[in-house]
Amino acid sequence: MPNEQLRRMDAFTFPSYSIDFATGEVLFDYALTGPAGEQRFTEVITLPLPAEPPSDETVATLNRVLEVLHLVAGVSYYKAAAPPRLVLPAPLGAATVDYVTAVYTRGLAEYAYRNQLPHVLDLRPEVPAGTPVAPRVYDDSDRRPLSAVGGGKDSIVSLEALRRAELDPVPFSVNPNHVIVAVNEASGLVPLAARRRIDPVLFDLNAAGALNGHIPVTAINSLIAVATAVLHGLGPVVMSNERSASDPNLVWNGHEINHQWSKGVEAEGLLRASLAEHAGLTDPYFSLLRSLSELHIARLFAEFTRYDDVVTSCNQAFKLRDASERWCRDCPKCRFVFLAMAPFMPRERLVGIFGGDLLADESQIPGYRELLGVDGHKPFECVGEVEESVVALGLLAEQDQWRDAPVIQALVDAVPETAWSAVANSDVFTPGGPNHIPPTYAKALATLT
Ligand SMILES: CC(=O)N[C@H]1[C@@H](OP(=O)(O)OP(=O)(O)OC[C@H]2O[C@@H](n3ccc(=O)[nH]c3=O)[C@H](O)[C@@H]2O)O[C@H](CO)[C@@H](O)[C@@H]1O[C@H](C)C(=O)N[C@@H](C)C(=O)N[C@@H](CCC(=O)O)C(=O)O
Ligand SMILES: Nc1ncnc2c1ncn2[C@@H]1O[C@H](COP(=O)(O)OP(=O)(O)OP(=O)(O)O)[C@@H](O)[C@H]1O
Repeated sequence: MPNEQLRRMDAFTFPSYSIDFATGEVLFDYALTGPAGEQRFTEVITLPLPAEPPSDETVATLNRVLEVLHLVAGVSYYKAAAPPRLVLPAPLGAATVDYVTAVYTRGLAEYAYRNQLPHVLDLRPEVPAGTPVAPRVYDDSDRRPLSAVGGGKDSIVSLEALRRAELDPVPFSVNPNHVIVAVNEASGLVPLAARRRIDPVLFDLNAAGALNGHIPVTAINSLIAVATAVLHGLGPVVMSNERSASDPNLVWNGHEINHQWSKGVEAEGLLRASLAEHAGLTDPYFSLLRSLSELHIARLFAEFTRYDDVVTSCNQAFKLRDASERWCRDCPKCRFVFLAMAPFMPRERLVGIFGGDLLADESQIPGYRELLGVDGHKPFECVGEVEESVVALGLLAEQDQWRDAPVIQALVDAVPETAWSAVANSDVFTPGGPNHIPPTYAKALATLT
């Protein structure tokens, strides 16, 4: 479909979805519609099947979760045209309308900002009149947790906290690549995996110049995880989203633009409310690391050496095409994680994990100046707050192993006096902020911190 036609689409709809219990395959259909015709898409998600066929009650709850996932996974296709109307397929309760609205507005905020599409931030879904049938209440909160694994340091810390507390976690990933497979192998735990296939038509449209940009991928992965937990009779989905994920990168037209919105505490609360209302699930989903800073998590990660040969936080390793093998060593996330881990481990170990020494490489200085708030705004990446970077730099400047590194010397001189005094009494190692961690799990975290 030519791009010009795509730009004239005026509505995004959700024609149907289906699940095949023989294969675990879920088909989600979407349509962009307008005066010049229709562009259809089908996303395929394959859930891992349990040994025993699910009961009718489980199927009913699973369908409720899939209804929400159908709506949320539509963001990838909506963004190809950003039409003014988002037309939902069935009546929904208020909490679920709130969640879906937030996913398409705050979740697409970076995309809206970069493409200069302010209407996306004010999008309001059209919801058919009526009241949805109340779901059966389904409480699995005392069962084994499903722990989402992304291959980086954060989910490793959660997995180890749950293991130490003898909560017997099941690692879970969507489309595990070789990094995630290797992390799971290093853990020695038996994982579950789901597959997700984006409609290849979207890639053709992108190649032809359709609107494109960042989407709230954690919202999609989270709901796939909840669906898997329900299907397997498991307990809560445990995420590893940190405190700083809730902080915006910048404010545009009065709206907060947060690259990590669907990792933030607002998204977590909205998703929990929607799952309670629409699927009857109590305590189905929370982030174990919500109260911790990235720097604190890096310090906890340093206690575990069994993942050194495999841990990879760099997003380049998770691209669908042309992915890097492990750390690319030249992006904001690599720079930040190197800086955050450096104070807490021997230099040789850190260089071994990354395959290079970023603080010995002067070409990294401009990128580090951004992280330290000396230039520009917080990069559109999963990186910690400026305060965390300044605290890490301060710790490194006091260590013999790092003090003379060329990047450290340049950065210590670049950070203004006001920034040093602002972090003098930093709370980066004090857990805080809102969270949804149930008491049993709070104890699990306490075993580490
Ligand atoms: C790996 C990565 O960072 N990808 C972002 C990148 O996409 P790129 O084209 O370089 O590579 P692919 O990921 O292979 O994507 C190919 C196209 O497919 C579209 N797409 C992908 C996944 C999806 O669920 N829906 C899609 O429509 C994508 O738009 C590409 O056209 O740049 C894109 C544009 O900015 C980003 O959207 C890609 O981000 C991925 C969705 C992704 O998985 N990113 C995570 C690593 C990520 O950014 N995580 C955030 C958490 C954000 C959140 O709120 O969930 C983080 O770590 O902070
Ligand atoms: N492919 C995936 N399947 C399931 N969950 C994922 C996947 N990728 C990331 N996640 C989860 O989404 C959340 C955000 O991912 P993120 O990449 O920030 O975390 P991470 O890989 O654990 O650590 P790091 O921040 O060091 O990369 C985490 O809870 C992570 O476990």
